[in-house]
Amino acid sequence: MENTKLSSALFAGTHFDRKRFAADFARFRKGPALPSAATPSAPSPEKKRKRKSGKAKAKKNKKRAQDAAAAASSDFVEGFSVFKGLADNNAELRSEKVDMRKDDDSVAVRRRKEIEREFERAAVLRKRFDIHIAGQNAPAPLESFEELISRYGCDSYLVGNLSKLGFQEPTPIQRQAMPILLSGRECFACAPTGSGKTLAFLFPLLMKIKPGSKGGVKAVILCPTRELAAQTVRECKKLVKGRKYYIKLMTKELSKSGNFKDMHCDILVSTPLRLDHAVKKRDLDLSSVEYLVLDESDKLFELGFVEVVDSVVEACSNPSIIRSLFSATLPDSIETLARTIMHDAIRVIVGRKNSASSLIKQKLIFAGTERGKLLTLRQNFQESLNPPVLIFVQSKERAKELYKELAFDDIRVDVIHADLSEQQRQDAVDNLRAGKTWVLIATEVIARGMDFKGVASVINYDFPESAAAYIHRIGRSGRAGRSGEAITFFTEEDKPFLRNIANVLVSSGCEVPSWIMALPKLKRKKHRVDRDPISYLPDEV
Ligand SMILES: Nc1ncnc2c1ncn2[C@@H]1O[C@H](COP(=O)(O)OP(=O)(O)OP(=O)(O)O)[C@@H](O)[C@H]1O
Repeated sequence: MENTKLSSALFAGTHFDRKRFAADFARFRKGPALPSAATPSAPSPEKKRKRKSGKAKAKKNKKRAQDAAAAASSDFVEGFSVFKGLADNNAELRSEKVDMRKDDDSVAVRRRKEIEREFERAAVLRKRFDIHIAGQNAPAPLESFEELISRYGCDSYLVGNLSKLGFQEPTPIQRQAMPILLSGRECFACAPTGSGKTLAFLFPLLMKIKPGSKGGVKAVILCPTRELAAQTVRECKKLVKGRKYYIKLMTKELSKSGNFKDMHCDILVSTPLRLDHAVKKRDLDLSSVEYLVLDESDKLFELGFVEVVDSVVEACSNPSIIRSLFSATLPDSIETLARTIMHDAIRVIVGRKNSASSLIKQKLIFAGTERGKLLTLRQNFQESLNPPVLIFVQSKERAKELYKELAFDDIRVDVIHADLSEQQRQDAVDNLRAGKTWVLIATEVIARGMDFKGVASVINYDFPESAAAYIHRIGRSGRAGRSGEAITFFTEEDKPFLRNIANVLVSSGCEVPSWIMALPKLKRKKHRVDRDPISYLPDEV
């Protein structure tokens, strides 16, 4: 250092005769020796031949260029710029450098072309799968699940489990969201209902987390309902069959009396309230969490949830945490809010933002009044009842009323709402899945995320309170590539909000009568109507 400063002061602005001062020059030289400037040696024909041979040549010369650059610091290091003139004294050295630069250039050009090709390949894949991204340097989408092994070093047993589960090809959201998370980037992901978002966020976690590692919870997945949390745990366990991951569901008991100090847990799935309770009252430490997923994120950012979610986000205090948000609907306002907690996140949208799955045939039916709705439903079931069917109503009271009515009709019907115990709710879900129940009457508790394979039909008995609620409700059918049907009853009271829902139908290619499209747009996002009772049957029926 001292030498450098000293020499730069000494030689500044001086013409340096490299031959004459060869001995002094050697004293200041730091890197490995170059062929001596005083006695330059011409490159041998053998060396020249080697330099011409393809890739090896480029590599070798690149290395030589680097070595030479280091060695001939006299030419490039500040303070020794005076040596630049010396190159003129050494034509061979100069031509060698030109050669190297050419090679360097061709390496750079090749690299640039490679990058351009990768870029094009990514763009073609995104176009083909209707993937839209926003954000810097998004990694290319996957062409196949095998790329998880070749590009990201995934254990082949995990990919093997995918094929055992019958997953041959990644869905569009999986193609793009998985590489984003695997590259350590945060993401907002918005893709239609039933399009495989669960696997898109679970798989990268499973790849990144060492199973059974000590040192606290490694990943937290927040879901808005217990049913969805339980379903996510089940899906996760299926994916890791054959390996000992600790995957835990935050049950009521665990939240209230868990011994979190001694708990082995790689992945914890919970609703926000239970997790927050465990953090605040049972000292659950979330500071080692590396991945935080907010599933059905727009719901989690709604009033009533957002403060608790905020508190959980704060408890996950690891500075290098990777957060991701997944939903079929992502309103701009929620995205803006969520961005405040994300770092350089990439946004991925599959298809059109906030739209329904195109696999669902949607219909709007005018039923006039509450009595008219019950008549239409009965008529519908008399004509054809193609189970399993889900019927959504707006409150638990109405769910109970409709249950009483349909139980009369010799239909295998069940009901699910927030007044039931955890076990009763789980049984209702399991019975529909097992085919024991044909018709399940539900409130919003199962409107989001629940995966019922083969739900043939969703009936919105009560008009949904928002376009997002509509998209999630009808998304219980038409999942994983299957077709489905959605029927929505409306009455006079629902007419002002009809246009908002009709827009969703139109954007997914369904027909809507022109008079509905001529209705004025409603600015209000929510629609809640006080309705006449469904049933006048006494309680004991
Ligand atoms: N690559 C795949 N190939 C075939 N089926 C898949 C694939 N990935 C997921 N699935 C199946 O698709 C169904 C829907 O997946 P998932 O529940 O993750 O949808 P989602 O996008 O989260 O829907 P929602 O918005 O309603 O929560 C599941 O039954 C799942 O097993």
